[in-house]
Parts: sequence; C-alpha cells; structure tokens
Amino acid sequence: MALPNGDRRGNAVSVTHALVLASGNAGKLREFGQLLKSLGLSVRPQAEFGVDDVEETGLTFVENALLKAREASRVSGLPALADDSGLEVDALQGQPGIYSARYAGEPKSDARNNAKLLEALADVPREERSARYWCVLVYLRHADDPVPIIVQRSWEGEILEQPRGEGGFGYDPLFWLPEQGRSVAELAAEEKNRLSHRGRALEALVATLDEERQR
Ligand SMILES: O=c1nc[nH]c2c1ncn2[C@H]1C[C@H](O)[C@@H](COP(=O)(O)OP(=O)(O)OP(=O)(O)O)O1
Ligand SMILES: [Mg+2]
Repeated sequence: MALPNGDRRGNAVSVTHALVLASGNAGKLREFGQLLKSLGLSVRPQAEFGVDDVEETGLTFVENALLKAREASRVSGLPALADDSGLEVDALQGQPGIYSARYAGEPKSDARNNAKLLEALADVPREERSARYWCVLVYLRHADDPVPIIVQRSWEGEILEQPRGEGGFGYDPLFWLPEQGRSVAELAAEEKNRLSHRGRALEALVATLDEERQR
C-alpha cells in the first residue's frame, strides 16, 4: 500500500499517512478498518476530530460522498475518504437508493428500514426481487481539492422474504447472493470485504492512489 506522501520507492508510507474516514456508520468503519489494516494503513474516524454528520442534500451518491469528505477534511485538516452507499431495488424503481439510510425515517434504524423493505416487497415474487448495493467512494487530498478521486462499484443480489444471518450491517440479512447460496449477513467478514461493493471500490481507489504516487 502506498499513498501520495510516500517516497518514490514506496517505503514506510503507511506508517506516516494520516487519513480521516468521513463516516459515522459503525458497520462501515469496521469494514474500512479491516480492509485498510490489511493494507498496513490505519485511519481515523471523523468522530475523533469532532466532525458531525453533514446533511446529505445531494441527489446522487457522488454528491453526498463529496459533501461528507469535504466537511471531514475541512474540520480535520487531513485527506478524507467518504463512502455514500445504498440499495437499489428494481421492483421499487430503484428505491430506497440514496435514501437507504433514512428509508423508514429519522432516527436512522436498520431494523425499521429492513421491516419497511419487506413490507414494500410483500407482494413481489422471488424472481422479481433483484437488487444491487452501490458504493461511491470519494477521496479528497484536502478540503478544496478540485480533482477528487471518485470510484463506484455495485454488488448484485436479491431481496429475501425474511432475514438470514447475523453478520454485516444495514440490509445485509435481506441481501441474498445466488452464487454464494448465502445472505451477506451469513458471510465471514473477510468474504464480504473481498466480494462487496465497498471492498472492490476501495481496492480500485487504492490502485489509483498508488498510480498517482508513482508518477
Ligand atoms: O454493505 C452494506 N451492507 C448493508 N447495508 C449497506 C451496505 N452499504 C450500504 N448499506 C446501506 C446502509 C444504509 O442504509 C445506507 C448507507 O447510507 P449512507 O448515508 O451512505 O451511510 P450512513 O448514513 O449510515 O453513514 P455515513 O453517511 O456517516 O457514512 O445503505
Ligand atoms: Mg449517511
């Protein structure tokens, strides 16, 4: 792993690099912690710097991720990584989409969101329950960075008729992976990170940062 403040041969970059993670979601922070640790990088959640959640007023994942990253970088004075993500359900014309976290209203609740999703799909047969997770990552070198690095990845699945499994967070107990024959909440943490929208987006982002550093 290497980042922009490393030397040209890639030495000891991860030890000195400081990065703020622009998220207050415990599930995301856990996954980023695992993923970045395996790259020899430790990151600090925005709460350590007293960054509050921003209002997610954008109409796209990209806009919301930018808002989050910019605020975290501004307050912390560090490069920032933000994740805006959500679930797109075909039978619901793409809902809950960018509103996934607040689908069942405020305060945000995974349990109420999952219950609302099951209810919305109550009359939808199995073969019409296709869905995908989206993850958009935004990396800002500083708060006014005019050239953010933006990566987006999706993960295809189907919405179950009842929850399965205890792992993950959010909609994971309802997100079925036909190829795995398991829900995301039934995957080991490492498996989820290897396959997920977030894990693959982060892999691509890190590759981009590495390329940039070697130029
Ligand atoms: O791997 C995932 N497994 C399950 N659910 C997931 C996943 N990835 C996103 N999701 C759902 C959770 C939440 O309902 C929404 C993200 O909303 P999003 O605004 O990006 O995050 P958030 O408000 O929880 O935390 P924050 O904005 O501080 O990063 O999508
Ligand atoms: Mg949010």
